[in-house]
Amino acid sequence: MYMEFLDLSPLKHAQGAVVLPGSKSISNRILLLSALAEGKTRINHLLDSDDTQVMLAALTKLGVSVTQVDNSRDYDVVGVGGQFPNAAADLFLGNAGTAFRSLTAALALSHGDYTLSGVARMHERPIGDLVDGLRQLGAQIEYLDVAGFPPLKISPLQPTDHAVATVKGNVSSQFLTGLLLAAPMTGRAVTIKVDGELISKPYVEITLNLMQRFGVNVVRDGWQSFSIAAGQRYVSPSVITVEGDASSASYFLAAGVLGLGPVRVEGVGRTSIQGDVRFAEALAQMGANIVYEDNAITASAGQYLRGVDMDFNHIPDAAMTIAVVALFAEGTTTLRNIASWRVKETDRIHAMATELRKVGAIVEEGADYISITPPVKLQAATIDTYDDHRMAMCFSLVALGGVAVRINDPRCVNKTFPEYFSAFAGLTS
Ligand SMILES: O=C(O)C1=C[C@@H](OP(=O)(O)O)[C@@H](O)[C@H](O)C1
Ligand SMILES: C=C(OP(=O)(O)O)C(=O)O
Repeated sequence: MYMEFLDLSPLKHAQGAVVLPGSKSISNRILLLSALAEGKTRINHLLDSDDTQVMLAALTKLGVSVTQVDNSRDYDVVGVGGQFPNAAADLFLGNAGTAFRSLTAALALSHGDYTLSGVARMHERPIGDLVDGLRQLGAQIEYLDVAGFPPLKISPLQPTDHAVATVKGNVSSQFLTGLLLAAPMTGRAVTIKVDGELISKPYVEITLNLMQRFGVNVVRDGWQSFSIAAGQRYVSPSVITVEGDASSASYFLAAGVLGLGPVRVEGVGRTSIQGDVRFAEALAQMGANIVYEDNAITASAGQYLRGVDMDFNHIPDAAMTIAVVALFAEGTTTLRNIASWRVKETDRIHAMATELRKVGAIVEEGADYISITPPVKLQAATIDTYDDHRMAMCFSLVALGGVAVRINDPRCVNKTFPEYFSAFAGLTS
């Protein structure tokens, strides 16, 4: 098979400013909330990428009116005020976890017949805990292939008297997010309980924050229990702006540190609702210089860069960037509590270990951790990207070590950041 590649020349410097594309997590949540709400919503600065395109296409197929404003990143969504107009549809959702999990929940708590499928990898990503939770509320869901995994067939909800659903939180927070987003569609009081430890908690904060912006209040007991009172409905806030993507910011902030800097990312800062802004704290702990503004962050090299041993459960996506920054730090860096990496776009612990070894690092991997000891001298390498946007974006940073890097299949960045490589080229020399 012919595979396209991108050659990055050895680089030394990164400096400048980037306006970040919209957040994937916020874009797909706001699209669904706007579709379900009463009233029309103008969404500003929506992300344009594979993951949002599959969500837009799915909503359109469900009968929601979505219009792009001129040629801008702004969209008008006419909310359906409850149920989707089209009571039957076959939806293809690529490899977008945020679209697949939230639409599964919303459609399972509605009254139509739907199928949901994705790319081959999506069919290897677990969804059983979400299906189990939804079934407790009366959802009719069948597995079309392997139990516990997509593709799925959904039939009309058969409401039960049971208003409590228990969901496991240790595989993906997107299951709890899906249940929360969809709960108001039942019109009834719903309590969602979390069984065991919840991972990736800040993503649930994004969910709760945006539900609130659309008028639905969730009463919570820590991370154990979430209750939505009967009769709450989503109401459009009229206009809402998507923040810049904090996970995408991580590559430029890292570049600012590895290439002296300063690099300023615009679109996320102190006031962000995304957990991944805390990537900057991890960088600071490694020795970087970080300056926060309300809606921007600037990173530059400090006096040293040293390895850290940290729990990264709260920022699993941006943590991948730390694994590559570790190549430039003194000593060993250990990323802990990242078992969810194994069920994302690829087995990210394995992929990361394999590719870091190609540039000379000594890497140890375990079920839920990775430990990286940098080489004395980085080696030029051809990097495989495993159809994982973050593998491609992360390994572009290796070029700042002054070595040539070939990135195989660079277009996998389209999942969340189609213009990544031109933005990176614009900052680096
Ligand atoms: O809810 C979200 O928007 C996301 C939650 C996280 O997934 P997990 O909860 O599966 O870790 C994250 O990795 C993903 O990119 C986006
Ligand atoms: C895990 C990711 O995506 P998804 O939304 O498909 O889970 C990611 O973007 O790193």
